[in-house]
Amino acid sequence: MDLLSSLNEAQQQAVLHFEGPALVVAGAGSGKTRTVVHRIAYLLRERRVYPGEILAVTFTNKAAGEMKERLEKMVGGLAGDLWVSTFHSAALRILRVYGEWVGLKPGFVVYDDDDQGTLLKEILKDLNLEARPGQFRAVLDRIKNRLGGVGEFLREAPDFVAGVPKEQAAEVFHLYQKALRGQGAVDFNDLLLLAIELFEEHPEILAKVRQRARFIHVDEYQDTNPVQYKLTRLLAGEKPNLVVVGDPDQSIYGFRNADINNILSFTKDYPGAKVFRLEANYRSTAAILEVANAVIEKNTARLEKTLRPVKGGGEKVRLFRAPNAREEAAFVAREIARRGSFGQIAVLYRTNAQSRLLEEHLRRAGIPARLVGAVGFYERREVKDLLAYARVAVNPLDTLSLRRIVNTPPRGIGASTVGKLLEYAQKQGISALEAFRHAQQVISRPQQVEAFVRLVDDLIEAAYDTGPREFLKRVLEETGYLETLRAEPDGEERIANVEELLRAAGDWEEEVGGTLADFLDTIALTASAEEPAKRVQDGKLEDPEAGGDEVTLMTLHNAKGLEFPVVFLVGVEENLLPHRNSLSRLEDLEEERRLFYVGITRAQETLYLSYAEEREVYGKREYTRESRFLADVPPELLEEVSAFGSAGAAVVIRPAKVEEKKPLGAFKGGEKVRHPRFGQGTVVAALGAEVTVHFPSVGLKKLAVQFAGLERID
Ligand SMILES: Nc1ncnc2c1ncn2[C@@H]1O[C@H](COP(=O)(O)OP(=O)(O)OP(=O)(O)O)[C@@H](O)[C@H]1O
Ligand SMILES: [Mg+2]
Repeated sequence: MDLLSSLNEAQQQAVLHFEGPALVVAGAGSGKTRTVVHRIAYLLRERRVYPGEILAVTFTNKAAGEMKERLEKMVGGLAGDLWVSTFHSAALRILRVYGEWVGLKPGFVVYDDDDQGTLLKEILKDLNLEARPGQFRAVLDRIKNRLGGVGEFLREAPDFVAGVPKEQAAEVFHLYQKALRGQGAVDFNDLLLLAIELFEEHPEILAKVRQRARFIHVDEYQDTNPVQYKLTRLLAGEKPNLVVVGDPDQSIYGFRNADINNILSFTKDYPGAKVFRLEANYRSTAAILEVANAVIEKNTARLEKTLRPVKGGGEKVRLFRAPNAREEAAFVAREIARRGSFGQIAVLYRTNAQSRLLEEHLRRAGIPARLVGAVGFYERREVKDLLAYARVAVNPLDTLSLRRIVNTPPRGIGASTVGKLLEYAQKQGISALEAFRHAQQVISRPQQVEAFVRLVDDLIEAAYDTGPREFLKRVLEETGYLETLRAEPDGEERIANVEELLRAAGDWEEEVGGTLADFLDTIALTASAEEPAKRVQDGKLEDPEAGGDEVTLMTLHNAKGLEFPVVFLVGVEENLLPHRNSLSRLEDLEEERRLFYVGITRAQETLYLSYAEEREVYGKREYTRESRFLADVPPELLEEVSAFGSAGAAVVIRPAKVEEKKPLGAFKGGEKVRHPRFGQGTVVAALGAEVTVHFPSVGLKKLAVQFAGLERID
């Protein structure tokens, strides 16, 4: 294939760009990712760049896999040595080689979200703070998604963060880090922070890694956070051959501290950077694109861009108003059944909780579907239990995992015994496993514990020379875990999951290969970044090869970068999209609008929007109304469909405009106002669509006048 002829003029320019920094900034579906792929192929084939000098960073492991696959098709064997990965995978790979330089033990494990939560809860329990794990979690995230660590946090943060006094937060942070390292573990954020530390303290190592990354590409650059920004900068070095691509209108990870300014100020950060703009959208029909453009135009904080459709015409975007969430799900299932070609269809939603009803209705209608996300496969109890055995075998310091398996399956080692042993470990300053070895000195009947230690020792030895599949089988044989599961009410499904894990391990050995420790790394990265898909029909892990004719269910966040011929975007209603937590701040609302834009622009041919007027939220029935974002869409672009789909009479009805509060006129400093949640306050500053109000209840808040629901008090 000629690498250039299948690209438009602007894309070609970007591909031909050779050395120095460059930015490709363009709207959805304009071929940014395609441009990156072609550029890499061009570097290899035409510029004779060595594949071992090219790094491409993508947002998810799935995207990395796809990119690599496409490149293999284009350049064959040359793709072998390419480094295509996410930021986290790249950092882990670096730390596996050089981790000791920043104090990591060779067999360190990566804790996923769930482990992180468990560890944190234990620490909070010791401090009698267990009532608020969520808040502390938020603070930890906040400290760890920034550079400058806890020092900067203490200097810069307000006195209370997420309702927690900052000194207390800092203390918990320290204890958490200590426990983590004590167990030979790192968490997800640590991967990036430690890679940065490594590079800053050991320039000679950075120099080595740079040779492996002479040409760097970053896709979805709009969603990089300061930590990723810094890592990119360090890797790019003094003479950056760095190409980043992105779309500020698709920045949807602000809640994880992604900073849109990274892309907006690229040309300032990298002087002399070339800028390429792509203006043709190849993905969606004109009808879909027009809706997308109408929506995103309403954001105030944005860079104007042109995006015109290559595909003319198309069917109107359909809108279904459901009386309740069940009807909505039933409608989706009916429409999908009518259409067929399930593999071409995606159902997208704002929150994971929405998937359950959809799954149920699809299952009833006999439609095969796979769910990406939700409680991921690797987070299931039985899967975690088995993996905990592997983790202890690879890293005997991992107390969290050790505690998980000590009495799973039950072997007569009670919580109080474990408690005594752990206390002993702490007093003696030894690891938990070491303490278990001294059981005789600590507890009166040590037989069970001793037998357990023998089992663990066997497994530690096995871990050296057994592949993951063999290892897991051995755990099952030696522990009798399957029999325990069989006795449980949902045992069958759990056993199926265990079997699926063995299958996954076998597949991994065939496709990737490596040690048990490598297998655990792969899982840790998949489990936290983007959970694997599970089949809705049988609750099994997706087999990527077989992923043929199934509907895909996923959150809007997970859908980034993807495309599908037919998209159902459900729950387009107030409190979901925009999400209830995003209503009071303009920035948050605009991020929600971008999320809606991302959803719309996933569709190639057909797009359905729907919402429900009634829905159960946390077990309570709630009434709601269509999303304010629907009012941004000119009515002639929508076609309302009846409960029985587009086969019924199609009438074009203007979506009722969101009832807005009477125009308030501009606020003035000093005015007294009332907010539905924060109560009374005083306007401190008013700038256009935004006001800053001081509330005695919560302090200063910046609010969007239009949406905050402020009332003047005379
Ligand atoms: N010049 C082109 N000719 C034909 N098809 C193209 C061209 N450029 C892009 N496409 C196709 O358009 C679709 C969108 O491309 P791509 O996914 O690269 O866009 P993107 O800008 O990365 O989108 P997003 O912002 O959603 O990540 C793909 O199917 C791609 O193959
Ligand atoms: Mg893309």
